[in-house]
Amino acid sequence: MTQAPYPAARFRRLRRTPAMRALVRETTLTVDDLIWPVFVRDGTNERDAVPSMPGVERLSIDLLVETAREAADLGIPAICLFPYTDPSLKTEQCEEAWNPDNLSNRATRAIRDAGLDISIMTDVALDPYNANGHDGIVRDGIILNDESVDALVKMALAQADAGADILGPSDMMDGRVAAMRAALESNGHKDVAIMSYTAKYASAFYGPFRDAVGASGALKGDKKTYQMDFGNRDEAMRLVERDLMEGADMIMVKPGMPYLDICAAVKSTFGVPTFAYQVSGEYAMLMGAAERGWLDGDRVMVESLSAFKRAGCDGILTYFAPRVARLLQE
Ligand SMILES: NCc1[nH]cc(CCC(=O)O)c1CC(=O)O
Repeated sequence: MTQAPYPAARFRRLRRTPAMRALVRETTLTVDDLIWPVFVRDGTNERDAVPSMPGVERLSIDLLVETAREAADLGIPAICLFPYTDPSLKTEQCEEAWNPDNLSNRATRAIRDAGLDISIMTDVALDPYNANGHDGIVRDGIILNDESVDALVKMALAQADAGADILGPSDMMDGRVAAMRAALESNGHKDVAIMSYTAKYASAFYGPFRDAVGASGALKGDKKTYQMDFGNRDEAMRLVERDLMEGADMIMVKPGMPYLDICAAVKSTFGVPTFAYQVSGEYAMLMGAAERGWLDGDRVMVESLSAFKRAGCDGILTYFAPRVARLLQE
């Protein structure tokens, strides 16, 4: 970089007016960058608030379809479905996960049938269906990798059959992307995309989400034997390479804000479609402070989401999606 000394170089020249700043802005947040995670529940015309996530609701399928329509009208390119499963459907073998008529698959079909111009992403992990609350099958206190992968493949195929455009394996079992990709190829779903939760850290920022999907009570222990240690960065790079070699189309880093270094490294090292998940705890933290008047909610929303673009992300999963989409329209 070539740089004249002061006063030949005065950086403030290009910061003087809004127009001048817009002209030289290096990265921009747009509605095209957004994926909106939504929570689905049973019933008709039902909505309930998630207390630890102000402004977020679990919606029954009929209301979810209307919400998806609003999202499509706002230009949001994708929504990501998370089911709140009735506790009576949770078992140790997680059979409900690959039931073609489970809540998530019914919701996918309903949105598909509404003919909306929006992509549907689904979550591939066993935790909503697991009596133990874990993302994999548990035996004698151990989360079994290969047995879990077999279950995840069945789940992925059921989601693809229902009409999902993007599968998001969030389980962190080894070998799941390859197994899912092979199964999709040989079952008539060669165009279904995989956005792998590649660098998913064992994080305390998932707390409000576990409330939202009703998994907090069920979870026995923690997820540290499959989600990543938050001290690790080289491991994330190795996982990205592995998932790409196994057939992932897109890579995700999660959580988001505390892991921007990982986002930047993934993008600059691999140059592949890179996404971050601004998770429930990040949303709760910003919303909680904004509600108390300690932060300006709109401004921290835009600033925090813009940081992902600056770090090199192609998009962000965020509970702020509809709110920021509306703000960007103004
Ligand atoms: N498969 C579980 C899953 N999928 C998405 C999230 C977290 C999302 C959020 O916190 O917003 C989690 C929680 C977990 O791993 O315990």
